[in-house]
Amino acid sequence: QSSSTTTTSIARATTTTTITVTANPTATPVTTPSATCQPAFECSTSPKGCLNNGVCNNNVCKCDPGFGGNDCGLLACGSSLQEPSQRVTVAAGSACPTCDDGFGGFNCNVCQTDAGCQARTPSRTSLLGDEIMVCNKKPEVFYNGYMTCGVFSESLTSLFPGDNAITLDMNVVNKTIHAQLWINSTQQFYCEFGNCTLITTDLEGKVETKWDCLDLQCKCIIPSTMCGGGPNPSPIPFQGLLEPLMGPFSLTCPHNSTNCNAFFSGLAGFFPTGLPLVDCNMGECAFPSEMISSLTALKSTMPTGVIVSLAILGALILFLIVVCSIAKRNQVILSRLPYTTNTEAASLEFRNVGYTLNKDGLEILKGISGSAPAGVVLAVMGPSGAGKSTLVDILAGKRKDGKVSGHILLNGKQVHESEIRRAVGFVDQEDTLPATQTVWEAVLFSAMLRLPEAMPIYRVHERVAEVIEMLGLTHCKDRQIGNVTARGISGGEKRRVSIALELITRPPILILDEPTSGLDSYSAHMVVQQLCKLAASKTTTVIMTIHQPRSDIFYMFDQTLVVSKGACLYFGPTNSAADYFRRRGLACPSTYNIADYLLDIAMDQELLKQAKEFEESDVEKLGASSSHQLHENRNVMSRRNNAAATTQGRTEDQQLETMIHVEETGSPGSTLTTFFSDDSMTQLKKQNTVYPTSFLTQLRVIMKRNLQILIRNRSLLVLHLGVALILGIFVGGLYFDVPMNLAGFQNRAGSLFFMLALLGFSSISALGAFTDTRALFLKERSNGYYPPMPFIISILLFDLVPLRIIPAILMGSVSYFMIGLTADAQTFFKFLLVMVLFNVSTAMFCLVIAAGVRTTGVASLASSIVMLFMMLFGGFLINSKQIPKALTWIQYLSMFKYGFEALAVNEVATTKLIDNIQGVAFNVPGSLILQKLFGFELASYWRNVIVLVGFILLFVATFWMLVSLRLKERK
Ligand SMILES: Nc1ncnc2c1ncn2[C@@H]1O[C@H](COP(=O)(O)OP(=O)(O)OP(=O)(O)O)[C@@H](O)[C@H]1O
Repeated sequence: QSSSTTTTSIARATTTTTITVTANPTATPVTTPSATCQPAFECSTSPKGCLNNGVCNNNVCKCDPGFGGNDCGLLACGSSLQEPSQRVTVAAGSACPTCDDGFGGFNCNVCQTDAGCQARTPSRTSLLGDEIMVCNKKPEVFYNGYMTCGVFSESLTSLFPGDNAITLDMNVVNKTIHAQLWINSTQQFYCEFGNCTLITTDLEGKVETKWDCLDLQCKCIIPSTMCGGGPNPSPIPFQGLLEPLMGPFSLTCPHNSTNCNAFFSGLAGFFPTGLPLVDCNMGECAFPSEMISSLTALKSTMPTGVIVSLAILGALILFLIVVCSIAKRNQVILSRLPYTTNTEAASLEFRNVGYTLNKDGLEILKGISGSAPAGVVLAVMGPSGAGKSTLVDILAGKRKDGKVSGHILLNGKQVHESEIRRAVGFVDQEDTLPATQTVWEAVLFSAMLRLPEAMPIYRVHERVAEVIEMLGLTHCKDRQIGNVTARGISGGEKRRVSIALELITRPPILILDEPTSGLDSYSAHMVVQQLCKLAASKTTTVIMTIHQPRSDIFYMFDQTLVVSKGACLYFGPTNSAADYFRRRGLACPSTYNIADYLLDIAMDQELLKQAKEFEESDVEKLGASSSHQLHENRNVMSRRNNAAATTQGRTEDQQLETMIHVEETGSPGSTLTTFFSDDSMTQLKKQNTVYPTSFLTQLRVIMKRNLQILIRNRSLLVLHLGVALILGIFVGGLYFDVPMNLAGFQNRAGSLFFMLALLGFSSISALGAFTDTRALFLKERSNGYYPPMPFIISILLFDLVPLRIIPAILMGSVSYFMIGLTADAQTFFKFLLVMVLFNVSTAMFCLVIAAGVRTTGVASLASSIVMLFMMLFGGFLINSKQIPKALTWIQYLSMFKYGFEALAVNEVATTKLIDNIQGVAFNVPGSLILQKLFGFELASYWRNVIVLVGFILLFVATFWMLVSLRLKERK
């Protein structure tokens, strides 16, 4: 049939029309009714089927534009926009005589002018409605492009002399290329390349479009010269070579030339560098809205974004290098700073200490005076609510909410609060300890941060062992401390660990609030005994509050201060207390423990009245009279310090003189002896620090603890990683392999937004992580372990890296490929970058809330509500252009908006959306939908990335400010 000069196509049904095709170039198509005696061509039963990739539909071949005849074996001229039934076909071996105006190419498919495209009704509509088609002459195809090229290959021409040409029909919708090879206008074979992707790249100004096709199927036209027919059949059996040929195949067309290159991997032996295609004539009628090059988006956004990001990164690295080198220098200086281990106890005197609450003006302490000379043990006793804790808080220099009055003298000197804090070790009433650390690790942590940097590590370990031994904790030193949820050491052991943490530094003054509460009487006795030994060794003065000591414990104290309703009931030597009250008619019954009796007096209105009445009428005024206290002090001083004073060459009288001197003038008695001499202290001040260890050491020690916590408290890590993996699989499964049609577009955008929502809400867990460490930080900061900075860095690293960054990467990687998002390394890594930045920014936001709001319930409610609002204004649930004017500003505060826009632009901007609505096909770039549907800007990827980085920096700075300025212990 193909070799005949006149061919008659016969319709199968009477209602259809057939085209009479003639080889005569001047012939016009003649449409005849179906009335012929020849049997109809039935493509399903014909061994040839439909040629040139025509599709057999109801036994009739549906041909590609450019082909016709009942088996699609003829050239159909006219134009690609012409109705197939109207196309003029010419016989095989002939070229198209003329094409429609504005079209050209071997089979008239290639548009040449815009007018050509506009001359006929387009076969599809523009989503914008009122657009007219133009002729795209660039090799980047947006819908369906056609190309005719010459084939320039010496090996081919030597075998098959003549004019070699190739026609190509490139379809983005079907991801296919249909190609035909012609020698001297006679078709040799045709191929279908499937599973193709089209990429346009700009490599240093060299723009080129490349088709990469995985599948390839070629068919010979029999008999053609190449496939063993015709007058000069090929000596090489090309049919056997061509038909089994497989992909991949690539077609590369630079934009600045008319030459392309076709590379068949299966023919690499023949054409190692590919088959050169020359004088290519490319054309495609398309709507301008379809012609948004994927390259344009990349080109206009990438360089600026990358440059800005690199500049920020560079500045950050430079800043870090400078900070690290300064920190290293400080570490070296501190590691050389001389220190002494012969610390000495200091005296603490307090005069008329009063405390009034700000809110209701309630007077909690009413001018209490007393003193704890160096090396004594002073017990502060009184009933519950008497004001003992308030008093010792003030003596320890703790920040108080109310108004504090009176004077505190350290070694006889009125000094700054910070100096008092330096001299005092404070053990709080409540044990705030790291639950997952062992006793040894907790004490070592305190030692590493609070002993001088220059102290060799073996000395630090010796000291830790010594203190643990001293407090009877050796048996449990390797056990985790535990908390309410995970049982660890006993309450009494915890109390002793709290004492050990302070004792490790051998402070000149150690103040303990209820050190024996929760201890059995034996342990209590042991602890007080150790504290008395410490005081006797003249290294530490001990002040402690105690509720109801056993009588043997009571008599271990050198001095006792009994507080009742915020006033001093008794202050003087412990031994004299019983005598003092006996003289006032309040003799302790013989069966009573004197400590219990003192509490009875302090609590019982009658007894209290009697004691006070007597006091007022008595010449030996007690309590309010500090000269009386000092008189009593003389006795205790002489008793406790006799031996020590003598060794120092000072007589008892000289000591008493000193006390009186202090009382009268308030001038210094002796200087404070801590680890550092005055010279070393000056050096420390020069380094702008009050801490004995450097920033780098603090950071290392805190990070080590956080790592231990993370490893031992695996559930949080496992939960985050597990949830990320499961959610990744869930999202991937839900949106599995989304197509590039309308529904696919919705799913693509939906999956991206849903992933952000998952990350955003999972970052609320940062609240809990911070709340857990908050109390510990408050205590450690207040006790001078470290400043806020190393704590902040460490919490950020240990929260952000394992709980935010890794899960985001995990979830993103799993779902990305399951959903079938753009399989391109650059797009994938840009997707991950946004996922990570978004998750870090939302987690940082939650950390800011956690640092700013004390109540966990309020913090989680605030975070959830803000997160919901951010989601609402994230660009998916409401079009950014449709937000009421008064509320538009809210979207700019939404991290969802920046994250979603960046992800959507990255994923959809370079893809094409191909679908049909009620039979009308359309092909729209994703970028257009992003603009029209979501109001997104195409060139916004890097801008959004920078905004997310900005959010992170802002939150880090706010977090730092809140932690530094607000998170201070207040009692
Ligand atoms: N910031 C404050 N706000 C309200 N009341 C306060 C505050 N500080 C102290 N108080 C009140 O002052 C009184 C003394 O409290 P403090 O804790 O010093 O007593 P305490 O003698 O140590 O008691 P306990 O032995 O039970 O610990 C209590 O009635 C307490 O409620």
